[in-house]
Amino acid sequence: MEKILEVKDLTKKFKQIAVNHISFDVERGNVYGLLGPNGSGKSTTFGMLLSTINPTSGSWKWFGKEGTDTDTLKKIGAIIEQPNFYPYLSAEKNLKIVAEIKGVPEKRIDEVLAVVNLLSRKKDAFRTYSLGMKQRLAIASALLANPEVLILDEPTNGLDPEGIIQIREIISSIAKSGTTIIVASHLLDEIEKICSHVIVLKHGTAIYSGTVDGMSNTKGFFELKSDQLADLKSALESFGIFSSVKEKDQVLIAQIDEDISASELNRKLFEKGIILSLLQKKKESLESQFLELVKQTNA
Ligand SMILES: Nc1ncnc2c1ncn2[C@@H]1O[C@H](COP(=O)(O)OP(=O)(O)OP(=O)(O)O)[C@@H](O)[C@H]1O
Repeated sequence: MEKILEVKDLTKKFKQIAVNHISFDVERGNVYGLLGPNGSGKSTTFGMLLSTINPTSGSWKWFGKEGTDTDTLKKIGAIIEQPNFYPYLSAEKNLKIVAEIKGVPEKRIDEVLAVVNLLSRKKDAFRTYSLGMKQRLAIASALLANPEVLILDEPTNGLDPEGIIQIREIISSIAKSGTTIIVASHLLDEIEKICSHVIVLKHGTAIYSGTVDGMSNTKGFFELKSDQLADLKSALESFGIFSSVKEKDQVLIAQIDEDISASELNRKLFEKGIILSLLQKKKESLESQFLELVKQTNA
């Protein structure tokens, strides 16, 4: 897979360290999350990669080229701060101004408004827009020049649940069209729902970088229930594919050591004469994996 961004040992020191020797790669076509609590260095990282903040040390390459020059910036669509649209102008007129500045043909305006579901409201003044619509217009504006990468800093901040879902769906549809996306968020749930990869920042240090699925070594667990609970427990233990089998409130929790599908496990238990009333394969939420990681790093 083609690397479109390679970050090496990137560091920013204000009075104290804001970003501490972080390294990560971004491959084309994936959705990356920069996850960390407030003040963990997400915006500072974006600032350096977009050339608005001078790094203290470290380096990066966009599209194989050192640093961030104006040609590179043309390939990046970014929403770092609330963009300034003219309140009394319509969405369409606001985008016309941006299109002119960026040298983008006007026909592109309707295309990007369609992506963010604002086509039917394009004649309405920006000031009449809800916060979610304003944010969607900002995404449309960032998409105008057909960027190869879209960078979004906390895109759902302050939105209501419906607005959050709309932004998530839009991010997914943009990603499906092949645009690489890097999104910063302090919300674990957000990252889990939209990202394939994650870089977890804690006090400016990347404590994890990799796939969302790979964040934890655990292969997940099964929850199982049966009227024959004791038989079920001994059968599960006899298979030798679970690292532990524990009972909690009449439900058995079997931690998976060797991967097996739910249907295969059901078949194996049925062959032993055990009928299940519950069978569910689960993975710990990203939240518990995240907390586990933070705990390990503190240790
Ligand atoms: N211009 C600046 N001068 C001094 N310190 C700064 C400056 N910008 C950021 N910092 C500090 O750097 C650290 C990282 O801030 P940053 O804004 O990058 O974090 P963040 O993860 O984006 O958090 P948030 O979501 O709250 O913006 C914080 O301690 C912040 O106070």
